[in-house]
Amino acid sequence: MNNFSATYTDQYQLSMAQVYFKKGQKDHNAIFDYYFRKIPYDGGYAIFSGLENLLEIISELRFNESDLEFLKKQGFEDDFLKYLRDFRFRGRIYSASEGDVVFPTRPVLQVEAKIIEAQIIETILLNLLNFQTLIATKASRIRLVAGDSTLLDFGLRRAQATGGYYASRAAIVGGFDGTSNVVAGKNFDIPVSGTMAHSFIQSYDDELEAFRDFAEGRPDGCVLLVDTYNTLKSGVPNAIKVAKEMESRGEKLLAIRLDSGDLSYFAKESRKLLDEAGLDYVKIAASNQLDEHVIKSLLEQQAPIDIFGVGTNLVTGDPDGALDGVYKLAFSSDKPRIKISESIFKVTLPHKKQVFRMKDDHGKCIGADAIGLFEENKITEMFHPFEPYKSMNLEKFHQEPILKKVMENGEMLIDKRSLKEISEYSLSRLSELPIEYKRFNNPHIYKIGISERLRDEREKLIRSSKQKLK
Ligand SMILES: Nc1ncnc2c1ncn2[C@@H]1O[C@H](COP(=O)(O)OP(=O)(O)OP(=O)(O)O)[C@@H](O)[C@H]1O
Ligand SMILES: O=P(O)(O)OC[C@H]1O[C@H](OP(=O)(O)OP(=O)(O)O)[C@H](O)[C@@H]1O
Ligand SMILES: O=C(O)c1cccnc1
Repeated sequence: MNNFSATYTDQYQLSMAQVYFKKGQKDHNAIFDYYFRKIPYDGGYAIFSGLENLLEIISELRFNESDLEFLKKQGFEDDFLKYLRDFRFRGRIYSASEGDVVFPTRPVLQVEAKIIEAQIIETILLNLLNFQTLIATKASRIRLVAGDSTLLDFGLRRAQATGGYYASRAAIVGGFDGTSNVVAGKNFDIPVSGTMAHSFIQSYDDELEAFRDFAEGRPDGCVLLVDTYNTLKSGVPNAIKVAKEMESRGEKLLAIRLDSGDLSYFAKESRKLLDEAGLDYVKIAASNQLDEHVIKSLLEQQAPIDIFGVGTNLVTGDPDGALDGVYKLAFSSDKPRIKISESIFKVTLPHKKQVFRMKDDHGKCIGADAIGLFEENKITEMFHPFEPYKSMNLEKFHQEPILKKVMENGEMLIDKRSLKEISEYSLSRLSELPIEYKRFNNPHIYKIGISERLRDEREKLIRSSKQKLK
């Protein structure tokens, strides 16, 4: 599933690329910034995800013969198609590390390449990073409330088609433990697990028989679904019988699963029945339209649930349809570039840049990132990007550069990490962030500022653009 064709793009990228090609501009240098404007879920942070996946994909991105035939039919010209036959992305990429906590309006990633190459990769870059960052952020919110409980992704069946594949990857980056998605488990090396469906129990005349056969077929990690007929009168008592039979064979029932009704009530009552039967090791799993709010509430009600299976609300990023990440030109043909907008929030930042995270003497993030020109090593004062009279002195802080070179000449420079390693890194970065930025209601707003030099460069370009209009 990682075999993407370079036609995984919007047609306008190729239309622009053909013009660059024909007008002799294809090799002009360009820098594009990837950033988003709004944190999903009205939260205080986002978890950057999809990077290592993206780098692997773009290092192998090619147009094959059938792509070229199709593009010919679409009216693209022969000499341009000849160029596309040998297309490779040979650019450089600077980026935040996958799993880092990231904030709006400042570059998360920067592409520095020939303009034609940078343009052709835009759509796939936005597609993979926007979606995985959205889902990793959702997963991270669920992890924040779930504490040490086991979190399983059950979402493939409800996902936006193949989005479920990448959602399973992003869920792990954000802190989930495993997935029911077999192909994602295989390709991304994610622990795969699962329970059983109602249909299996319905297909038997007798629930107990169904449990027995299932436990025989899958003694390791066996989880019995107890709510098909009557949770407390039938499901749990039958699960207890099978657990005892398993004990006599030297096996252990892993858990029961609740999938309807008042999950707190049923978890408490089931726990009592299991404990009374001497089965305190049998865990309780719950599913049914869970999200961070329901899980938080269940844990506040002290529901003894050990495993949460989360589907729809995780993999669809509910209630936010998309991360609004954009890819904006900052420099090309040796000149800084700017996009003017009616809304000051949408005016872009010119030039190659670096982002610095401000930290105190204990390595704790103080809640501010400053954007400077790439050659600036330390920023003494940062200015509010849209309210020029607001500024903050940064001299006393440690300043960590966030954008690191991750690709050179189209080849990945960083060592590939396992998703578990990325997820651990993400947790460690989150732990540097003060709690005020992690609360769900009205989180503290993380400060983003620009250096004086960057501010002045932007002003200069705005003035000259206005001048041209006169
Ligand atoms: N104790 C609880 N506290 C908070 N939310 C809960 C609790 N128990 C269940 N929920 C959530 O409430 C919602 C209940 O959904 P719904 O009304 O469809 O019930 P249901 O049990 O699924 O009904 P059905 O019989 O149709 O399966 C789900 O999102 C579930 O996760
Ligand atoms: O509610 P979600 O968060 O999306 O979690 C996934 C749901 O998918 C399954 O139900 P489904 O009715 O599809 O199959 P089932 O017959 O196995 O219950 C499972 O039982 C969960 O309820
Ligand atoms: O394994 C499960 O219990 C499962 C898998 C997918 C969706 N719902 C439940």
